[in-house]
Amino acid sequence: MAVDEHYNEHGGFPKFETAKVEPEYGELIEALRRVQDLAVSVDMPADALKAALAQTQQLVATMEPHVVPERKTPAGRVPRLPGRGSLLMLPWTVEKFDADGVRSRGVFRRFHLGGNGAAHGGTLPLLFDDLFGLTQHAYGRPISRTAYLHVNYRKITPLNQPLVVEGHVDKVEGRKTFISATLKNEDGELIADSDALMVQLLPGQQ
Ligand SMILES: CCCCCCCCCCCCCCCC(=O)SCCNC(=O)CCNC(=O)[C@H](O)C(C)(C)COP(=O)(O)OP(=O)(O)OC[C@H]1O[C@@H](n2cnc3c(N)ncnc32)[C@H](O)[C@@H]1OP(=O)(O)O
Repeated sequence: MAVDEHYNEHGGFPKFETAKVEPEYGELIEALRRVQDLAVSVDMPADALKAALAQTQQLVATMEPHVVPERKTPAGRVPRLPGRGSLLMLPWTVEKFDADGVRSRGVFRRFHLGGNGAAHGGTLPLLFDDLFGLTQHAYGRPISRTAYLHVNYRKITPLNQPLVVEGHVDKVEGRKTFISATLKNEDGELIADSDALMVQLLPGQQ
């Protein structure tokens, strides 16, 4: 594995550590994802709207006392969960994570709808950017920030169909890591591809 000798120099970035969570945590995140799907899908009559509002306000009141700083929440730090347990991330599951590359599988859901049955174009850079962060991490590069990310949209990205995204490091030049990835369907058809430059942070860089 290509572990960099400066691996521990993460600029001002925190070191990521896997979070331990209660068994219900994954179920909560999935229920919240379902709420997101519904929130962009429903057209409710007034009484259902009022009930949903009251229940949501109650949920907010339950959760609000437990807000913690960025590095303390398990969101994004539970690798076994879809999207690592972060609602921001696509609910995809990593199935390969090593220096050769990272592969992740999942679906775009109703929440990710752009128009006419296709995923919103902005959700693909999100998928690729997170994959690139993981890919350079798996390669043993110090944490870096995306300097650019280019996406080629080759085909419409369908909702609710299993897809696979795979990325690998193409080359490293000093602080620069060049990474590319493909998004395919289960028949191996190319839906999109992407390439990005990630630049290693200097000490103290945010
Ligand atoms: C425990 C459970 C599992 C968890 C496991 C998680 C692990 C997972 C890790 C997550 C990791 C997070 C990953 C965050 C990834 C983001 O999402 S970052 C968010 C989006 N990106 C940003 O906000 C970045 C904003 N930009 C910046 O901060 C700065 O521009 C940068 C990128 C740090 C570069 O600035 P700089 O340090 O001043 O670099 P600079 O000296 O200008 O350039 C260095 C080199 O890069 C080149 N370069 C810089 N920008 C560009 C560009 N746009 N185009 C071409 N070349 C460029 C320069 O030409 C230069 O090249 P050389 O002259 O050395 O050949």
